[in-house]
Amino acid sequence: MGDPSNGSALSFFSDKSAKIFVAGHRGLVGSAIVRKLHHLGFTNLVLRTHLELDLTRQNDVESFFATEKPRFVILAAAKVGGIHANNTYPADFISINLQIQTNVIDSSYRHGVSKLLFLGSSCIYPKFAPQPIPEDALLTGPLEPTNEWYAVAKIAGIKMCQAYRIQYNWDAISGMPTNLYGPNDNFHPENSHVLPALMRRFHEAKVKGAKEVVVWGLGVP
Ligand SMILES: NC(=O)C1=CN([C@@H]2O[C@H](COP(=O)(O)OP(=O)(O)OC[C@H]3O[C@@H](n4cnc5c(N)ncnc54)[C@H](OP(=O)(O)O)[C@@H]3O)[C@@H](O)[C@H]2O)C=CC1
Ligand SMILES: C[C@H]1O[C@H](OP(=O)(O)OP(=O)(O)OC[C@H]2O[C@@H](n3cnc4c(=O)[nH]c(N)nc43)[C@H](O)[C@@H]2O)[C@@H](O)[C@@H](O)C1=O
Repeated sequence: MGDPSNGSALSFFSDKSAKIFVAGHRGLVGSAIVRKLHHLGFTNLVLRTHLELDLTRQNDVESFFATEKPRFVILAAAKVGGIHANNTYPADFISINLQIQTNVIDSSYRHGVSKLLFLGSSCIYPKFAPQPIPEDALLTGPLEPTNEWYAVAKIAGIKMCQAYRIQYNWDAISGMPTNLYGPNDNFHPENSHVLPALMRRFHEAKVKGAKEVVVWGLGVP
């Protein structure tokens, strides 16, 4: 079992040769984090593609951590998509994300990772949370129905990090990005998030000289 209590709490920036596993490094967030870490001078990133390491496979994740023993882990691998994808593939969104995060968080603890960053999402908060959303709004009301499956998985990941801190004094933290966009985003016409979807649709309409652009919904959100 990992025993961080005997190691000094190293500052993340104190050793640029520290081994850092960035899970999901080819995605929108993961690739941006890799660019940033390289820019900051980190020299020892451990990266695995989905094909090389399927994070839903517990035994493979255990073997990876036993072999590589990274000091830090940034978990940016997940089954991700916009409102249509969430609404169409609820089983995938809850099951795959629960498997990925449970495997990575638990193996990270067991193999002595000093600190782990888990990425949740803004949809973990209630549909009608106060705006701007305070953190203590979590679990105070019903979720947005179209992505509650993904949201429940993300809430479980946050709670798992909190539970490992309580029981094992292990340093796991969670970040809640809102809508992101940028290089290596998913621009799939149906399954992408709203920002890349509209970027693509407006771009294509401009190129084609289209008379209109379709935006889903009533425009109220
Ligand atoms: N984009 C956004 O607007 C937001 C994103 N987030 C969070 O940020 C994180 C990253 O999201 P984002 O970068 O947009 O997602 P992407 O889909 O761009 O990247 C996800 C990455 O995870 C990998 N992956 C998926 N499943 C597995 C698996 N079973 N094993 C190994 N790797 C896997 C993908 O590889 P491959 O493509 O080869 O399958 C991909 O590289 C997620 O936790 C997401 O919830 C939170 C809020 C908003
Ligand atoms: C971070 C956040 O990321 C996602 O949340 P989302 O981005 O709000 O979801 P979405 O991008 O699909 O929709 C946003 C709004 O936009 C409207 N909309 C219009 N036209 C298009 C369109 O063409 N595509 C999409 N996707 N949405 C459209 C759409 O009808 C909806 O009202 C979730 O995964 C959620 O889990 C989450 O946490």
